[in-house]
Amino acid sequence: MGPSTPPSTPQASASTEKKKPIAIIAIGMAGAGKSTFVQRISSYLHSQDPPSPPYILNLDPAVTHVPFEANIDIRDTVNYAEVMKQYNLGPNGGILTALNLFTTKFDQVLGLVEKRAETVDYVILDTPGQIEIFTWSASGAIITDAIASSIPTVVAYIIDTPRTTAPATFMSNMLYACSILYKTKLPFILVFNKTDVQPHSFALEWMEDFELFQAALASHAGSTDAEGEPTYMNSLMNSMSLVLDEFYKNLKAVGVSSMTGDGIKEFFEAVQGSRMEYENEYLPDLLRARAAREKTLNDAKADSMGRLMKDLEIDRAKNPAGALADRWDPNEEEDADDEGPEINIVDRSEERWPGQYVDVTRARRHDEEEINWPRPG
Ligand SMILES: Nc1nc2c(ncn2[C@@H]2O[C@H](COP(=O)(O)OP(=O)(O)OP(=O)(O)O)[C@@H](O)[C@H]2O)c(=O)[nH]1
Repeated sequence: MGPSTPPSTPQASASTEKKKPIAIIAIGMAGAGKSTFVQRISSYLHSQDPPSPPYILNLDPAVTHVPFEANIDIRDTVNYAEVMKQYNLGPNGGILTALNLFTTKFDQVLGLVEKRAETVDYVILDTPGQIEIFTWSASGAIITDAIASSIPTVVAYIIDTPRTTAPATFMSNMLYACSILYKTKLPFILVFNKTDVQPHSFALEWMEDFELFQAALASHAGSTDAEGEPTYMNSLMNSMSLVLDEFYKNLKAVGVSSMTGDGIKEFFEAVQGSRMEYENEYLPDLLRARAAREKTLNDAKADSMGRLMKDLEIDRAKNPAGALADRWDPNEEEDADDEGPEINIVDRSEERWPGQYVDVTRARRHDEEEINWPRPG
């Protein structure tokens, strides 16, 4: 358990042969510090020698201010307030629909990311404040899968350490992390944030020794009933701690302070360690799944084509005159005139104003580019 020894640091990676960049997806409960964390890791990368500016994607359509300079910002493509109005939705429905609409253009985003693959070491994704909008939506899964099948990807699960000191809250947070790990199957780093307020040593102890966690649980108020017997919840959590013990073995944990920058170096060491995990575990699984999917698809296609050809043969045998007029060739390539819609995704770093990165205080929506989003149904 705990961060493993890194194979290379950001500096070292620059000196070796150029590898694909690593994508870091920052996920966490509302207020855990995702945006502050993204800003901190971005400034850390900028301060390296040589500087290694990351490529940043902001996927939160409702955020009013982002403390970092996003290269691609969902707010440039989708007007969240307009989506709420047009679709008659509340705030969370509006965020989800905005993310869904953005996802329909994600092939363009991927194109832009792939264009930068040679020049950046890190691609960072900041996700919406409401965690479930990303982790339990089809769009979140599509975005995660699309990025992860293109470049090595790691999930950084940001935890609000001061708010996780109660054993029950800690366990809920770990169960949530566990569900994301098993859903994405990606290398996973638990980032205990805000260590300037609350050191994360208690969490590491609980993760390394479940008996310590059970002792903390027993001493916590409300763990026994009026007769002094353990409550149902207490027994349940005791059992869960045994289950989670297995889960902890599959991940790395680091403590950081996005405020002071403490622990950020260790975070990047864990990220580099995750590259190997991605290449040795996730990628082979992905390729196997992709090959199996292609085979199933090809088999189904061959089967349908076989049946179609059989039917055609019967038709032609029955009607030789009609067969003469039939010019359809099953082996002919289809016309490739179904190119996608016009480019609407904005890469801010490709805009004409000076400097590689845009000053977010001067960023503006591209209202003049009218996008007609499809309505559901
Ligand atoms: N003390 C301390 N405060 C932090 C740290 N990181 C973030 N914060 C504070 O936590 C609050 C939430 O931080 P954000 O970065 O907005 O959190 P978020 O997860 O992006 O928030 P939403 O997107 O709104 O869910 C802000 O007041 C930050 O200043 C940290 O390391 N230490």
